[in-house]
Amino acid sequence: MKRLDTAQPDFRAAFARLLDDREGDTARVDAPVAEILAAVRARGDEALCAYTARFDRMPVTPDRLRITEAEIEAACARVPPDLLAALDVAATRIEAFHRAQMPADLRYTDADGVDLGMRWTALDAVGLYVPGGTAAYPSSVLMNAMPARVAGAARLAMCVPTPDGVLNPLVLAAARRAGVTEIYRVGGAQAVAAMAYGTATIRPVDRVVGPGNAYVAEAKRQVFGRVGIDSIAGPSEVVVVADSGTDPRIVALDLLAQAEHDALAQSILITQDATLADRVAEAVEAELRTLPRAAIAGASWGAHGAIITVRDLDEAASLIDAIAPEHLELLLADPEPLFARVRHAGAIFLGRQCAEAIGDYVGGPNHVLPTSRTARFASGLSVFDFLKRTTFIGAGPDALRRIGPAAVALARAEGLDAHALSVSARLDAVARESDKA
Ligand SMILES: NC(=O)c1ccc[n+]([C@@H]2O[C@H](COP(=O)([O-])OP(=O)(O)OC[C@H]3O[C@@H](n4cnc5c(N)ncnc54)[C@H](O)[C@@H]3O)[C@@H](O)[C@H]2O)c1
Ligand SMILES: N[C@H](CO)Cc1c[nH]c[nH+]1
Ligand SMILES: [Zn+2]
Repeated sequence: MKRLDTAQPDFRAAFARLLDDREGDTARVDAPVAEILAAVRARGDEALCAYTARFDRMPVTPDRLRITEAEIEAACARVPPDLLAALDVAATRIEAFHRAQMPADLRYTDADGVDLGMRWTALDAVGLYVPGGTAAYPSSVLMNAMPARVAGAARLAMCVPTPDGVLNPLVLAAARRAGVTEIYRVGGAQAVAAMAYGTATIRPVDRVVGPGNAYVAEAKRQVFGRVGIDSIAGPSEVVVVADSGTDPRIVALDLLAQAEHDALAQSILITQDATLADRVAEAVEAELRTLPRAAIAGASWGAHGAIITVRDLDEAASLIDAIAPEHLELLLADPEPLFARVRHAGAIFLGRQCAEAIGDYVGGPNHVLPTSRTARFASGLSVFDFLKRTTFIGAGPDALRRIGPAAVALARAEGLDAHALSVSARLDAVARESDKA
């Protein structure tokens, strides 16, 4: 963990190193991924089965790629009722928030008499990638599937690898709660290829979403254009801003909650209180002595964690905007003044009681959020990822007379004569009609 203070002479350089310290860790997998995509495109199910046997150590025939209704039912029956109830709380709240996001269509007639508008329609088919093994988060199944459902996507296909044939039953329970029943036991770049190009068993989709390892992320990059994709998820991040009234252990636990995701995760505390900074550093070490995932959390905190002491909230706000964190917690007596100033963050958690983990599971907004400073230009997953806009224009004779001549002039200036004629011929016809009348 690094200790920084905005008053130190080399602060800017130290802060820049902190922002960069996770770059360059991604393995180059573009060539093997291109080979897998080409093989699935050419050989379909046969290649899917071969890669599944090789990478997930699970021999499978094409007729067994899809997880059956009976298997889904059997898995759900193994989930304890209290967990099913918790899943239901989460799903209900996620659905309600995403329903509130749904945009309205637009239609009006402007001063020139032109009928104008914009209509939202859902994607036909969406592919949801769920990472396999112990990395699978049932909560992420809900976060990816619920907005697609709420947006009105007609078909939702899910791919999840089952290494050695094993799958967390709660993943299937989450899928069923989100209304996803088309589920395939296939993972990695081959799953992304199947969803993008289609095979005899898996029909192609229009957009592939969901997190995954470097192979999955690279496959999404390579199929982009053929299908849409969501953003490429990087390792998790949190910035916690705390004041002297905040319990140091609570701050430490929130920093570790992010650190335990991944050794590349980054947890940063910003505070004006140097004493709180010391106590939080001690509390993190104390918690690491008992935390089950201490190996991951300790590695993340040791290599990428930081505590930054600032003079005032102005400094805090400008550092936060420079970091553009995935998550921002304002553990302050009054979070509103800083909340009003910050512009770049994936999701903001207001007040000392609101743990980021509330947002991971049951808050309602999506936990699939922009990482690696992309919150400067990107947003978390939402219904907008599963909707597209179509604009429309209607112009009768009066409207054409008013705006048509400008179109003719611009078309001629661009040397596009058919464009110009397609409008001027209509203008001539309108003129003839009005002469007749
Ligand atoms: N941001 C989030 O919300 C979130 C949630 C869960 C997991 N994750 C991330 O997802 C990732 C999960 O990784 P994972 O590997 O456990 O599961 P995964 O499902 O992403 O990848 C497993 C697949 O990788 C492929 N693969 C493995 N080795 C390969 C090789 N040598 N060549 C070609 N393909 C190979 C296999 O096809 C295998 O099925 C982690 O990086 C984790 O941090 C992110
Ligand atoms: N914090 C993670 C990235 O936003 C999401 C998650 C899933 N489960 C627990 N946490
Ligand atoms: Zn989390």
